[in-house]
Amino acid sequence: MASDANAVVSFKDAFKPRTSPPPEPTTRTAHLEVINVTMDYGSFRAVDNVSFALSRGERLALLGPSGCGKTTLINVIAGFNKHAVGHVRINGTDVSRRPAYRRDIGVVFQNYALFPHLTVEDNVYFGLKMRRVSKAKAKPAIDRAIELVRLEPFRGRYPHQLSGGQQQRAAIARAIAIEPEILLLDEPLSNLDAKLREQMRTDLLEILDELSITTILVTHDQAEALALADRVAVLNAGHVEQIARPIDAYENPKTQFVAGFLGESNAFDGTVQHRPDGTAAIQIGPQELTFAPRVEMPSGTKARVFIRAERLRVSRSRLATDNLMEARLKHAIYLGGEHRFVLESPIGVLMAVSSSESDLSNTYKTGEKVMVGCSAASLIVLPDDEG
Ligand SMILES: Nc1ncnc2c1ncn2[C@@H]1O[C@H](COP(=O)(O)OP(=O)(O)OP(=O)(O)O)[C@@H](O)[C@H]1O
Repeated sequence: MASDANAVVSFKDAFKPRTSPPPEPTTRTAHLEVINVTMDYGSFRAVDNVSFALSRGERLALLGPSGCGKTTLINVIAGFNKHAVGHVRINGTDVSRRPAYRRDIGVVFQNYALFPHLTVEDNVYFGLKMRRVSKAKAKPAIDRAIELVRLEPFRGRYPHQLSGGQQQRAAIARAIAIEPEILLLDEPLSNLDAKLREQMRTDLLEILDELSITTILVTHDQAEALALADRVAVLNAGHVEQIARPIDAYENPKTQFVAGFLGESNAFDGTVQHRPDGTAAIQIGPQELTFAPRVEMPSGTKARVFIRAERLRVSRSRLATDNLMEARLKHAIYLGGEHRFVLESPIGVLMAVSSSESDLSNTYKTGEKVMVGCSAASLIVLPDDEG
């Protein structure tokens, strides 16, 4: 945000709707840079040497299991953790030594942290008031922020008079009213029930598209990350395992952790074998599964294969696919839009999901024999870490 109060009136021009996702940054075009950030709580390392850069308008989701350091990392970026090591740059300027209120970062906290004694309008005005902008001067920015999140009818209400979704929108309006360079959203939808959550996901996407603001979103919900972000950073025990476009992280995970964390997979340990005919297989007990190697692994490499539940095909008759196995149906669970199968196969218990019309119109019986298979290309085989 510009430091001079008059600039606030230009709020209408501060954000432009996004037309397409911005390209990934180069060193020269980076808007936000996080460089070798490490944060310890006593002897516990919560964030371990994290680096990444975002271009202007880019949206990154920090995704990972509970306790992996997501909140700690955005608190460091926001300036709430003074003891962090490393650098945060915005537009090429190192802001690491600046206090939170001088970083031009808007934050939406997990619990929204709205001031209970202030109306929506005054909550939204809060950041500008702190910057000594008079309410009259701030009015256009307040109006625009409230309009963006569609809370005009509720501007005079107090937080306790709002629904969860409305509180969430008020928190977003408060964060963007200061025209921040960067928006940080910590688990923005986690306080909402499942149905509202899905609706708010679409609303949030629209708001973020409208703003076209550089955003980091913390979530442990994959669907949220995949739906809202241009790229995802998968965190594990404080470090970034992979940062990639959602489709690349899902289809081409670089580590066993990412492969197991994203999506719903069946995982088995085995040994890689290269056959004389040039194809590759992974031996799991008595069974060999053919796969298309994505990384170089000599014969004898200990590896783990990930078989995505939705890539398995189940049929009563023979299927034209690789890796065909006979299996016994332990459970067939009909969920309306999809059929879930739990199968006993020669490599172990498999979970398969099908939304194909033929499977949905079929009734399967527990104990019946079926065929299960998956293409060689769909298997993700990644070597075990050495040591
Ligand atoms: N103030 C603190 N003192 C000591 N340890 C802390 C403190 N805050 C967080 N931690 C620890 O640091 C690790 C990372 O916590 P953090 O809240 O960043 O994780 P997270 O990925 O955001 O988790 P969640 O998804 O559950 O919110 C956790 O193991 C947590 O117990």
